[in-house]
Amino acid sequence: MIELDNVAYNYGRSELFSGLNLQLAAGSFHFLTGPSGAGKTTLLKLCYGELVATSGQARLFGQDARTLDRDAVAQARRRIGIVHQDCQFLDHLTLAENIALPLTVSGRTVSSADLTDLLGWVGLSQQAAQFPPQLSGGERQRAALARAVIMSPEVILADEPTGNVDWEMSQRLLSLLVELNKMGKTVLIATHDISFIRAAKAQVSARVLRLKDRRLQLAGADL
Ligand SMILES: Nc1ncnc2c1ncn2[C@@H]1O[C@H](COP(=O)(O)OP(=O)(O)OP(=O)(O)O)[C@@H](O)[C@H]1O
Repeated sequence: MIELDNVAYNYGRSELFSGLNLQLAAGSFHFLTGPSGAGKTTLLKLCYGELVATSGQARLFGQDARTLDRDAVAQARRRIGIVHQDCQFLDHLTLAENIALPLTVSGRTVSSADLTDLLGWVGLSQQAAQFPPQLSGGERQRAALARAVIMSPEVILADEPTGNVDWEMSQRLLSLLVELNKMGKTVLIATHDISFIRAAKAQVSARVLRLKDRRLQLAGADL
């Protein structure tokens, strides 16, 4: 699905990481962990074509990201659901409108039955008509997940999806992500939360990668 081959990335003249290899095979479940500032968000951006590697090759669905024009990147992105670290909602739209937005901007309509199902799946049926500032952190995170999956993507990339939520809510989000993986979706979650990773490993076969000292490594048995 998504492959990084000997990839390096620099912001300006400073090298963030190099020699990085990653294969997100269909149906796989990965965690990406590592210290703050190690480059987890940057790595996710390489995976969805928001950034292009300084050197090495990133392949999105078999295509070299360097060769993709804007339309081709947009097409690849339709196959990837992204849960952004800061959720990125439009505050003047209702929750239901925000969740439907990826479809509406691509000129498609969502049936109210599908939207109702999706809101029910993330436990937000009662909040459909509310505006993002009226929602709790956990509600926003679940809404971000619903928005990420509305296009039925093959790959879900989630950046700190449990950033602002308590343990119970993080477990609820985890079970949604595990459910998506059981439906065949490829999942990559960037997180600092080691207890979240440990809880997930009891439920799903996941590889844990650690980005540290500019390199990506398989995490130890403690994870
Ligand atoms: N657009 C940018 N221009 C310059 N430097 C940037 C830019 N975006 C990120 N950085 C720097 O690159 C480094 C890695 O950032 P990134 O957000 O990828 O790390 P992270 O591991 O996701 O961090 P966190 O866990 O705190 O979210 C940081 O030092 C950050 O300041």
